[in-house]
Amino acid sequence: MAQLGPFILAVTTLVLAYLYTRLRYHRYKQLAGFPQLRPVSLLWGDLKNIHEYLQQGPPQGHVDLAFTKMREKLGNPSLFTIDTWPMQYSMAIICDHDVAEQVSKVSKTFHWSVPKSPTFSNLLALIGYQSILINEGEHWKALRRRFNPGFAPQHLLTLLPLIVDKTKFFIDHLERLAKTGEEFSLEYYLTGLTFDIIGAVVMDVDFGAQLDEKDQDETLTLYRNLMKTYDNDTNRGFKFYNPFLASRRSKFSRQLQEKLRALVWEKYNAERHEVGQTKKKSRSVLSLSLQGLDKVDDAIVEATCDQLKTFLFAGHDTTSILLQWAFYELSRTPRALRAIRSELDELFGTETDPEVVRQKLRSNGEDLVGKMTYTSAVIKETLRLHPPAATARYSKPGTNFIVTDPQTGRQYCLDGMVLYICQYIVHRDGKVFGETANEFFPERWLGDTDTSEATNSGLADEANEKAGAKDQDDKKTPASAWRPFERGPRNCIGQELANIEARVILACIVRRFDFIKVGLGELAHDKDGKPIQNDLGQYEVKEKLYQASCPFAFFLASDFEAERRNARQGDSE
Ligand code: HEM
Repeated sequence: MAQLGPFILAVTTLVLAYLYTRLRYHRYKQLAGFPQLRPVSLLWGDLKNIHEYLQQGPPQGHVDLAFTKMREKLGNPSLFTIDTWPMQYSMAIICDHDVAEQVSKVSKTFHWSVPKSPTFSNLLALIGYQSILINEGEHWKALRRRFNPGFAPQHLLTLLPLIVDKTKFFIDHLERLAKTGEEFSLEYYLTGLTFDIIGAVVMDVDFGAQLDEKDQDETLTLYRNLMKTYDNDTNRGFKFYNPFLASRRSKFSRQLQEKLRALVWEKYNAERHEVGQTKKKSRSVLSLSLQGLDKVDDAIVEATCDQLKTFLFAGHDTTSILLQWAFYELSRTPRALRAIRSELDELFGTETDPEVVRQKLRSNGEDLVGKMTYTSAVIKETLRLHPPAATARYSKPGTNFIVTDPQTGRQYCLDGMVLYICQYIVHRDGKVFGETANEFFPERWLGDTDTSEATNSGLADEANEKAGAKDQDDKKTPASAWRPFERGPRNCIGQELANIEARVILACIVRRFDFIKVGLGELAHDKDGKPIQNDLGQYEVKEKLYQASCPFAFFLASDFEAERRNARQGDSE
């Protein structure tokens, strides 16, 4: 026994020496060629640096704001690294649209662009292992093919009456609030509206999300309960395992799954009885999941539930955030408000009664929506300044995934790092957007309001290349510099729906109501009580409104690929 002491000591010394050498190598050799803040602490890596930049504020600001400052400190490189290993994967923060494009496009190594990052694992309770958002390869491709018809532009136009009808509830709420003059949370009402739309599009269900809570659909209540367990998860620090939260999350996740399971079976049985009938088939995500299947079993039902949860998750908050920012930016940019109102007057007539607008959209929506050029520019500019989502990718060690920095011509191997395309920085690049890069200036998009899926998937570029067309007309912003829906094959499947929703809602609302922001971001007034306008025609604010921390951006990672594989095996058994 006494001889064991020196042995244990020797082993411990060896292990510590190994860890020390590995850490030193990682900290000071592996990432040595990358732009990175210095000094990097041997023990903490960049954790202290991140903490310091987050502390600089603003309070609860999105981590993108800290990344912007870090990049400035580094002289605005195309990308830089953050070393949080071994707490989390090291990260490459991608700040240039050209490098972002190299990550999101198809390559010889990655047929469907660089795979998604394992950091999505924290969302599993919300979206499930089989989710289209995190799956890869042929499995993902088959899902995308299945759901594409539900998001084809011609089909989406048939949803116009539905969107218009759901907007009626929102208008009624605003009418009531305008009468009483009370302060309210725009987020609350807009999210109700986007939930109502997504419920119908995803599973032909009326959530009643804009009714009193007691009258809302139970699926929605369960989903909201589950979402609430993420409320305190921010991207601003590391979270420690909280068994109470985990147990609550898993309880709500189970309850929701049970509810969705029943709904899927119900739909399946209903559609079986409709076989042979000439009734027009629904193109909801739920219907598309079941179409063409001879037999449905438990595994298929589970997989379908995961897609339903994913579409609910991806399709409500994003559009709501877009609209909140659009109303805010319009409220402080009188020039833009006048221009959008005048376009709507021309298209809908000067009668601003939302009922008239709704009727016109119901009867002639396709034509009208296509002509809303300035409105589209407002949407495009809002998404440029305030992108509500993002992507994180991961190339496994040993893959040899290399990008070229367009500024310096240097090549970087990005294996083993989480690649975060920081849209916030890419979209505010002065080299692309000039002196007004940080300003709300919809006019920059006039003549270039295209936000179509073909352009964002990169298919339009390919077609141009094949036709020998010149890549970009000199005056046009490069397509890859605007990427709120991300680009390449994994771009957002719901982008055309979001665009149509936003256009309809803006058309019904902007001429009828004036929004006044209270609290952070409210207008500054001169001594006569008038708002102060700056040189760019925007009202000055007392304190700048900023993007707050987003609960879904970064999380401690776990490798969920094995679990995903298991789930799929179960699927095929
Ligand atoms: C303004 C609104 C929206 C924005 C800014 C947005 C943004 C994005 C982004 C950036 C991605 C790529 C995520 C990644 O690479 O990890 C994405 C993917 C996705 N989005 Fe959206 N989205 C919006 C609305 C919607 C809507 C309305 C739906 C559903 C109806 C939706 C469904 C999806 C799905 C299912 C994916 C995964 C696609 C795939 O991997 O094939 N999104 N979205």
